[in-house]
Amino acid sequence: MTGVEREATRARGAAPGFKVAILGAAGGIGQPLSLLMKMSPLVSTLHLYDVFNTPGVVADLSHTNTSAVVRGFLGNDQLGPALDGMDLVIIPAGVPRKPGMTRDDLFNINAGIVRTLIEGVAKHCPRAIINIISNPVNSTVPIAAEVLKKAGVYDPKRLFGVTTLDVVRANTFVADVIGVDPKMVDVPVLGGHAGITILPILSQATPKFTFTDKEVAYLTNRIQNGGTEVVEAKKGAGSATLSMAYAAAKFAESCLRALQGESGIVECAYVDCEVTELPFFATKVRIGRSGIEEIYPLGPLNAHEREGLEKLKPELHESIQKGVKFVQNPPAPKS
Ligand SMILES: NC(=O)c1ccc[n+]([C@@H]2O[C@H](COP(=O)([O-])OP(=O)(O)OC[C@H]3O[C@@H](n4cnc5c(N)ncnc54)[C@H](O)[C@@H]3O)[C@@H](O)[C@H]2O)c1
Ligand SMILES: O=C(O)C[C@H](O)C(=O)O
Repeated sequence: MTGVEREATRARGAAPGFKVAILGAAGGIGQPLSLLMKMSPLVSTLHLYDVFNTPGVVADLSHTNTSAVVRGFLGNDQLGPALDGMDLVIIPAGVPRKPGMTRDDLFNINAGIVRTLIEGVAKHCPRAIINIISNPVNSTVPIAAEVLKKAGVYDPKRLFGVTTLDVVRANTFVADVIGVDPKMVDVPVLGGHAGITILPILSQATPKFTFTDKEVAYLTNRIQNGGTEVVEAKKGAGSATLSMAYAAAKFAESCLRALQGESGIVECAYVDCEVTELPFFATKVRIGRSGIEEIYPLGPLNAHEREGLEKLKPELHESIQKGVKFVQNPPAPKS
């Protein structure tokens, strides 16, 4: 049997599992995320797409003796084959922040990248579950929704903005304060994914703990500025990549377990919902075989959290509108 035949046999069904594409797979998040997905027993086929260096990443990753078959796709001409038949598409493509920048400063470059990639998803795998990582998430998810609507294939149950890193950070920082293993902690983080739109709900944290006002102020500030903490520590060399790959793999794994039929999978994610008057909001969702099966209300908030909620709404509204307008009234091309 030739190598190609052997690969075809494995891809055909020797390893049962899902087909997953990572768009932006050669980047700082994309590479460790590709490794983590290659290690997942739930993945049978892993497609790595980027505009740069995918052959190198695939050559490297394909030597790992896990059962997923990995294939590389380079440049826009190969976007279609990269997406054909995928069950889950994870998108970390786009530029990261440098010190002094906000996530919204990435809009001008990343909005167009996400639009093009989602046009590909609409055409080649419109039923796939989509996990968007590219910033500004508060705007790129509405962009994706508008592109899918334009193509007539929008299913809000299948589109997720990945905010898992906010939950991962919240769990870690809270565990440090209360002195337990971070694995035991679960803190819902609602709202969006930028500065004050990141709303940790410490009053709903498990295990139950009574935080002092000083601890609430410290934790809220650290969780809201966790991304900036990493951007500043990296001094111009990018933003969070390893913790993001960990968070993205955790979220993707939840989506795949749900697709496989496992029940009771609940995650926070930035989704199309009506838990507030805003059209998108990060909240707890239950994921099942067809995507989101239940959207949970925000739950009881204390006075401090209610104040944070009201404060974040204008900024989140503006970011959502900016994304929607980018697709509905695209800026004129520069001559
Ligand atoms: N949601 C979150 O919590 C979260 C966390 C961390 C980073 N991010 C965001 O993720 C994005 C990626 O960050 P990174 O550190 O991996 O950046 P990076 O620059 O290291 O990697 C980005 C990759 O995207 C690729 N790319 C660029 N244009 C593309 C296109 N049109 N099609 C396919 N691939 C393309 C690049 O070639 C590169 O390999 C940034 O926007 C960053 O802000 C989000
Ligand atoms: O902070 C960033 O720019 C990247 C990401 O959104 C993060 O939260 O780490």
